[in-house]
Amino acid sequence: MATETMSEEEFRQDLVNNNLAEYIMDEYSKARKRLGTLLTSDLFRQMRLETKPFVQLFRALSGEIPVLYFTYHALKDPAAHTMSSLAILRQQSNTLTTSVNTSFSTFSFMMRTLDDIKNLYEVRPLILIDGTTEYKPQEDGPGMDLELTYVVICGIPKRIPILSVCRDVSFEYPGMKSGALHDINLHIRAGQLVVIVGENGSGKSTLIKLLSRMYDASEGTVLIDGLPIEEYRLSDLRDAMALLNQEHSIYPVSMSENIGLGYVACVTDTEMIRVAAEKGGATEVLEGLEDGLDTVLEPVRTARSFGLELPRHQILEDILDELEVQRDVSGGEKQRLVAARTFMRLHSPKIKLVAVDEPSSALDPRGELELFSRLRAERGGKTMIFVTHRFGHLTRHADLIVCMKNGTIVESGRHEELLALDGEYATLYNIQAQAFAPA
Ligand SMILES: Nc1ncnc2c1ncn2[C@@H]1O[C@H](COP(=O)(O)OP(=O)(O)OP(=O)(O)O)[C@@H](O)[C@H]1O
Repeated sequence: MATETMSEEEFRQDLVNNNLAEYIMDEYSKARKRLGTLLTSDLFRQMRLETKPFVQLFRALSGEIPVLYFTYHALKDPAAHTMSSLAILRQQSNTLTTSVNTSFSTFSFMMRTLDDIKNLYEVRPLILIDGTTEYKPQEDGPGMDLELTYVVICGIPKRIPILSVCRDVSFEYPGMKSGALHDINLHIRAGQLVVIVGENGSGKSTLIKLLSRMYDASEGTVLIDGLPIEEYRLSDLRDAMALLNQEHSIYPVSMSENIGLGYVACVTDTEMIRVAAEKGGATEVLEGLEDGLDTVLEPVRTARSFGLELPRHQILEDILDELEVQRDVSGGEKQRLVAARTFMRLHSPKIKLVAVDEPSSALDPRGELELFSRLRAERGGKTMIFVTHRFGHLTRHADLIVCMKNGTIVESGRHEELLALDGEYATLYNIQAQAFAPA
């Protein structure tokens, strides 16, 4: 049930980021096999199944109604009814049963189709078409080179953008009146440490989503190591990226798996998981949990009670409470656990891009400083992109700072260069710096 739950919308982003779909499907089918024919749907759904026989009964009887009617009259007046008329009636009844059954299934099929069409229209602009080119950079080679640009390819095989005209990239979310990004032209070189700053809603997260191919640009594209991002196999790209964002999903499985799933190939390597927990600043959180790495923080509830209201039922209620205890940790502690999952992911030699989108909103100042320092320490040759509202720890180390406003890049360069410009970056920086200036 935990793996089934993990296929739900709330975990989508994490499953995509960590390329977990195949693993979850495998685990689910193994568990399903172990369960055999045991029903796993919840009690109330099983009870609802019991109400269906009325419909089935009606469908089964509908063809018999004419025969019953005939029998009633034949009994009253046998001379007026022949065997052949009964045979014809029987045949017609069968036809009627088939028609009733067909119209029931046609109706439910039609409803399902309408639902599918509705879903299709809702998500259509967000559908990603998988590419066919393998993305397999050298494991000890440089990080990912990313360029947001508009490529026009003239009469040359699409894979090789030899003749390219650079214009700008834009993106709009479905149903949004104005675009989230416009006039974007940006080159992030392999191995650079890039920091994206800007006020709320300026498009920072959307930019990361385009760079990591969560969405495709409405106009233009992202070139990865020189090739349009759409050309590459999505699973290869996901394997080469470690993404950490603001949402922190804790999966309904043990803490050990929660961290281990950052790098599926080593999901049972407890030593590696402990190291990742340490780097994510989660060791103390785990020590505070009764069952440590085996703790399931938010288990899927499978035990249920019904009608246990009397005082003498209390003992059963107590047992029920102990079966699946929901434990809570603070927002900051959750962020540390999720950060540990990212450090686990960084054990994979395939990672070429690390994109971190404001993961420290609930962290205390020391937690934030440690998180950023440890992430930087993992840099190697990897390309690293951070989105942040806090300037202190990161911007001074950045090779490139990208400052955004109203969906576009207004300034880019290094810290000192941008301060000298005395524009948007300097304004945002000074607001924070002033708080510490002498009165
Ligand atoms: N899923 C979505 N559907 C529709 N509009 C969206 C969606 N996500 C973001 N937007 C809109 O796109 C614009 C850019 O949002 P984005 O999240 O990229 O900004 P941001 O700079 O990361 O903001 P913040 O600092 O608050 O995290 C905003 O106007 C936002 O309301």
